[in-house]
Amino acid sequence: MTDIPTKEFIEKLPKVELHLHLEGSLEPELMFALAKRNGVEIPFSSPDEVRAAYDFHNLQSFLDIYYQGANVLIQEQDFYDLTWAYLLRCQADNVLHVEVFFDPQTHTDRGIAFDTVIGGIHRALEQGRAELGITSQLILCFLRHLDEAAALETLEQALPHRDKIIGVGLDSSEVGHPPEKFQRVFARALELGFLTVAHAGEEGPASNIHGALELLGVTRIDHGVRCVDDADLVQKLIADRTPLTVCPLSNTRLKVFARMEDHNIVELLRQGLCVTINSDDPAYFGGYMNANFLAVAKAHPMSHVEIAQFTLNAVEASFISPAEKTRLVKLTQDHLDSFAA
Ligand code: HPA
Ligand SMILES: [Zn+2]
Repeated sequence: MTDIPTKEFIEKLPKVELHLHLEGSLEPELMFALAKRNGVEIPFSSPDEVRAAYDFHNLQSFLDIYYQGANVLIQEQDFYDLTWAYLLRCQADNVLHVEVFFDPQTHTDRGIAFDTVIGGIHRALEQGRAELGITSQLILCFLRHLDEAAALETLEQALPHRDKIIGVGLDSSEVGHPPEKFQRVFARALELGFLTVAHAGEEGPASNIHGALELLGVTRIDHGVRCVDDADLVQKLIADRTPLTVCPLSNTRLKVFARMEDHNIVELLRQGLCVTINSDDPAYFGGYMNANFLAVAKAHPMSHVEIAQFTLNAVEASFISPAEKTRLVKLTQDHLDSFAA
């Protein structure tokens, strides 16, 4: 068990989430409700049966089920409901700011309009800001198993919504789809003023982290845990304070690490990397932000200062204004002080 003071410290710690796929926050109960509402057939007879199917052996075995789950999302209201449910989980875990991914191609390839997808998501994010005080940014991810032309077309579809999207990212199957495949798409996105991030070094090699930094101009690496295979790269990430948005429960569920005890996140923190804790696809991997923090702290006992450093790193890595960063740092410092007293 994580000891009680640590549990309480984590639960009350202000948090910032930088690596969350909205489609990965689709809980089985909502999946069932939406399937019924939209008359979509799903190959399960109950939410428990859905959960029982979540036994993954690698990234692809997860992605196959994850894309299937997204089929129940049809109407603008469905994307709103999905996003709103996630924001309520954020509120419960004291997550104050989020930068979330969505995968438009998963939906537009099924005939759902881009406007429908982003309309529902944006409406919920605005309500989250107004009613829950949770600030947010939206990042459009390209599916790397699809081709460059499809990504360019998706980027064009996003242009009327330029004001709602802070950046673009790259997700889906990493092995066999290196960053260079999307160099021209990312160059165009940078030209248009989008920030860029990319999944790299999750299942794929450390060279994908290099590629994302050099060829895609990314300001953060999503996952990045395989950086340890290249000592020079680790030194560069430390020197540049390049953020890694690490997802501990995702990594153990997808067998990137066999056990949480084998995870390298705390070692990377202690080496001075700007590592952060995130939930990735919490409905599929067994937990939201607090669960991820607790699982790491249980396997790797840390001081309160070390635990709070994950939030300070996330604030540093976030796409928010300096004034907002100062506010979140102060809240984190106040939390540390209240536990030191
Ligand atoms: O962890 C992930 N990796 C790659 N693609 C994804 N799409 C959702 N989650 C992930
Ligand atoms: Zn991810």
